[in-house]
Amino acid sequence: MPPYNSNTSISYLKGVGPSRADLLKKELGIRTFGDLINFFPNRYIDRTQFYKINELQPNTSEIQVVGKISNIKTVKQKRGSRLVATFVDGTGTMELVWFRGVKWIKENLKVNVPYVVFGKATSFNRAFNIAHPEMELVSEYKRNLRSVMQPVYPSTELLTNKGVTNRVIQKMMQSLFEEYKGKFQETLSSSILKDEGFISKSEAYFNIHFPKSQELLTKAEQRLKFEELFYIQLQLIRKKMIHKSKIKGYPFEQIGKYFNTFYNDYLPFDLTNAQKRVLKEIRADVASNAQMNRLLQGDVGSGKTIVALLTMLIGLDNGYQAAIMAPTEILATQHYNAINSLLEEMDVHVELLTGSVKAKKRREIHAALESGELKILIGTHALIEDKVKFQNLGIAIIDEQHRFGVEQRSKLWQKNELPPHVLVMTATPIPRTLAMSVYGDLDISVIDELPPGRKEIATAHRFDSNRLSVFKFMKDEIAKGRQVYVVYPLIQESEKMDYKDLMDGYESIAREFPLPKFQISIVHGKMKPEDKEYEMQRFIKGETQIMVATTVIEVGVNVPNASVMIIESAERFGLSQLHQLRGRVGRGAEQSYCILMTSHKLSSEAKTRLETMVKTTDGFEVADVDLKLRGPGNIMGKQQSGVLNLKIADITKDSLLLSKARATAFNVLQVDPSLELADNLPIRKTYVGIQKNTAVWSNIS
Ligand SMILES: Nc1ncnc2c1ncn2[C@@H]1O[C@H](COP(=O)(O)OP(=O)(O)OP(=O)(O)O)[C@@H](O)[C@H]1O
Repeated sequence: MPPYNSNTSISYLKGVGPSRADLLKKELGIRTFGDLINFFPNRYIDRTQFYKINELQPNTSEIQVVGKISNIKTVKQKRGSRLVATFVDGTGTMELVWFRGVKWIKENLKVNVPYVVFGKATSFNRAFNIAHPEMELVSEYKRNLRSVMQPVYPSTELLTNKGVTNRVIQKMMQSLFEEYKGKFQETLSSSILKDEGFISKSEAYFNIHFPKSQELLTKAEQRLKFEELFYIQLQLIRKKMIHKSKIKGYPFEQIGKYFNTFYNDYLPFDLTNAQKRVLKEIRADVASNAQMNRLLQGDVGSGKTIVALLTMLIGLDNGYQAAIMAPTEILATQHYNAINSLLEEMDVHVELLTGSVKAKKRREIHAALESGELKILIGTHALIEDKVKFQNLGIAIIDEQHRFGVEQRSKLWQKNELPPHVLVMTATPIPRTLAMSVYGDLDISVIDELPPGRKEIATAHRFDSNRLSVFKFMKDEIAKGRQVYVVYPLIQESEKMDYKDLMDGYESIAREFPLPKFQISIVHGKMKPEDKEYEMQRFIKGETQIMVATTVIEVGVNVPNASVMIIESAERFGLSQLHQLRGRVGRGAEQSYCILMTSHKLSSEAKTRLETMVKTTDGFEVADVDLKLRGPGNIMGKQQSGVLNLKIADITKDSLLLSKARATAFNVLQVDPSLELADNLPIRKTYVGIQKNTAVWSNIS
């Protein structure tokens, strides 16, 4: 074999011919030695114990038996056939069964030769069988490198019929280790290894694939997880540093009349300490010569809007325009209304640009924007259309749940000499670990305090059968002058059914809350934007007491007098959605309520979601549970898979290691920001090598 190099094609490995190499590439993404060695087991099983067939109990699960095949037959089925082998060990008989790859397996099985058989035993009529067992000749079993804990590699079960069994992967690892043991390049500096007490790379690789003991396995895992997280953090922090030193931004040097007039004369309340702190962080950013790239996190209702407005006013004070881009038309409209009313007494031209703005108005907006007379533009994706050209966009606020692509964002400032400062606001808190991974290249500000006087929203779970008492509760609240939301799920695939649910619900509410005493608004996705807006406005103005809606109202709607949120079919919503919806109430000084309505049929995950909602109103706590339930990939969407597609670390479980990795990466970059100048540092070679070689690195660059 050639000398070890992580880029060497896997086809050079003993026992891997071109067709298997092809299969490994296609099915498991393994192309090179480096890919193979970094293909980690997802669990380990105890292979020290052997069973006799007559000892098997109906509840024994994974078992290992030594015996011989006495007979093999193919049994025809409705579709295809299955292979059944009779397996005997002197104490009894059991069956080994294959449903896939029958032909290949039949050709390769030997009768009357001792085998070690391993797999999940199931019992049927007191007879035991194993479907798709792992088979190994006893002679081979003895020869093979074996560890107490046998690794199980991901996805191999599905590839059995193609000849890539768990055992095959183990054998490939074995070849690699027999040939190259101890020759794997160290990729962490000796100082990190020493400071953290990590084992060497070679030792870690060996013990992850062939653990000598549980203790060494844990050490191997810690080291490899750390390394994976460390290089991602190194990359993210480095990106941030380069950004800061290279990407120039417009320096907002002064605070002038726009900011001061608003702050001193029209700010409707005192800022919370958290809002003040965040504003300071933003001011420091925009006053520097670098472009701001900041993420603003805050729980629902924590008052992000006012921070966004004050930031924009600093931009205006320095002679620039500002923009807010929101994910939905309703939200954009609401930002527009909120900002317009806050700026009512001031002479600032603000416009709203969404898909439904008429052509004539649109032309006017384009012209005012290019002349610079229009100062603040608020809108949806319509803002990034080519026709929209700012005279000098200085600050862009992006209100979103999921990150827009960089390309999309940069469309906003095509005409600018320099990129504007960017403040990304997230409507849902993101767990710290996730934020560190996904937004690790941004600066992060957190508003971790709610405005004073807010009462905790009382949350309850009720079954549909209790609807009458819920109606009674709604009536009592409405009698006190409050308003109520009733929200129905909307899932694209079953839109028709959801629509029917919404309409049925609306009718039963209309019957229970008749005109003229009660007025009801209804908002859903099938309505024209102007009708939606009309209905929203009626509710906002207090002309209607009940708002029946689909999740279009999910993000950002702000009606402080609404104090009751009823969520229908709550089991169908995700946690962050439930939390967002609940955040639509509790925005005034009144005691607010959220009632989660469900049927009796609940999955255990749905129960956990409901219990979490009832137990806490803290968005960060909710986000943590959500992350555990759904996993990071589902929360952040596909765009982020590069950073989240981890081979061994798990950001939901390894948060301590992640913090450690981030701190270490930060320290390294403080000493050696370019990672290249430091010829005298032992780590330099490693970094340079890593940048070129590892999968982790290429995944995220
Ligand atoms: N410091 C403050 N004191 C009192 N009220 C405040 C303060 N800051 C904001 N508010 C009010 O709190 C409510 C929520 O603020 P805002 O709409 O900005 O929240 P948000 O963080 O954008 O939340 P969401 O993501 O849910 O929209 C608004 O009615 C706003 O006027």
